[in-house]
Amino acid sequence: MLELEELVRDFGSHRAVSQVSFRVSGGRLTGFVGSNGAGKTTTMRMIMGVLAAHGGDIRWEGAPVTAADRRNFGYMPEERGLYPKQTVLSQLLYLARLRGQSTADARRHLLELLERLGLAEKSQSRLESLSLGNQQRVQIAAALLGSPELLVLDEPFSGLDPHAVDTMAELLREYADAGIPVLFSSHQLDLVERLCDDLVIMATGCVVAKGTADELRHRDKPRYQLVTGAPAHWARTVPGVTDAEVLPDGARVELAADTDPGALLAEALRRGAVYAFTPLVPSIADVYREMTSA
Ligand SMILES: Nc1ncnc2c1ncn2[C@@H]1O[C@H](COP(=O)(O)OP(=O)(O)OP(=O)(O)O)[C@@H](O)[C@H]1O
Repeated sequence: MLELEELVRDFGSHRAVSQVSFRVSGGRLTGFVGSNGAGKTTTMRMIMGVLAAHGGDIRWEGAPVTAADRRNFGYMPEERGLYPKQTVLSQLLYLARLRGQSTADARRHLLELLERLGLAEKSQSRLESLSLGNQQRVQIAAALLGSPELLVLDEPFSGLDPHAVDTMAELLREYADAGIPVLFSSHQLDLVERLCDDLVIMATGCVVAKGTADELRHRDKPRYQLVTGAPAHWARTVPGVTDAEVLPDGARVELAADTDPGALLAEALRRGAVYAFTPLVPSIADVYREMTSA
């Protein structure tokens, strides 16, 4: 497990990361989201030791993270740093050997990985001749070299076509299912919602929400859509109702936390027909907008 505790990073007088704490647990995909400049890349760079932390702790498996630990972390940096003139296979083999793999092992694993990522036919192409999306796939392969014990991926899905997104999502799920903690940043909230076990939301250097997708969606007061066929002004008077938006065919109602919605439904039924009574669960995009709005 990777644990960040009260992590801080300043650039001059600007505090880019402020008291950031969260965990990335084994066997779980953790999505890292936040607006531009929120501090995600800076946090990931501190995890990888590319940037020094100005405060706080980073622990790996319960002990302060070391350079040796970090050599076993797979990292996809924001700045994509491969060599444009080299072929895909030769530079990935080179990187694999740097990570301590024998040439034969590395070649076998790489050919498998390139096949998975739809790059098998491009293995002898120079990186600069590939489309941006394919260059991105090579970067992903580079992060997955060896047997990483943790994956830290800065926007691995950006620039990928829908098929590549699906392949990448499957791959990350496989790594997580094998017990590897996976942290990735993304601005694609629908994807994050579909894929992630845990989420961390950052805004202006701080963590503003974290938890499972379900916890985040249900953290607010429960809301229900009531369809009765007529404006339900009466809903505002039911005990436990904290807000009601009256609609032509009913109302959208907010209840105080831990209120039994049965009282509202019973009152609706006492007054006449009820065509629908549905919980309104916010999407992760709704939660994100609420948490990151100034
Ligand atoms: N090397 C640097 N020197 C000065 N300021 C920096 C540096 N790196 C990052 N920052 C600042 O730190 C803040 C956090 O930036 P960071 O790149 O971590 O955000 P981010 O959440 O990854 O954003 P994005 O989603 O746009 O990639 C920003 O205000 C940025 O301008």
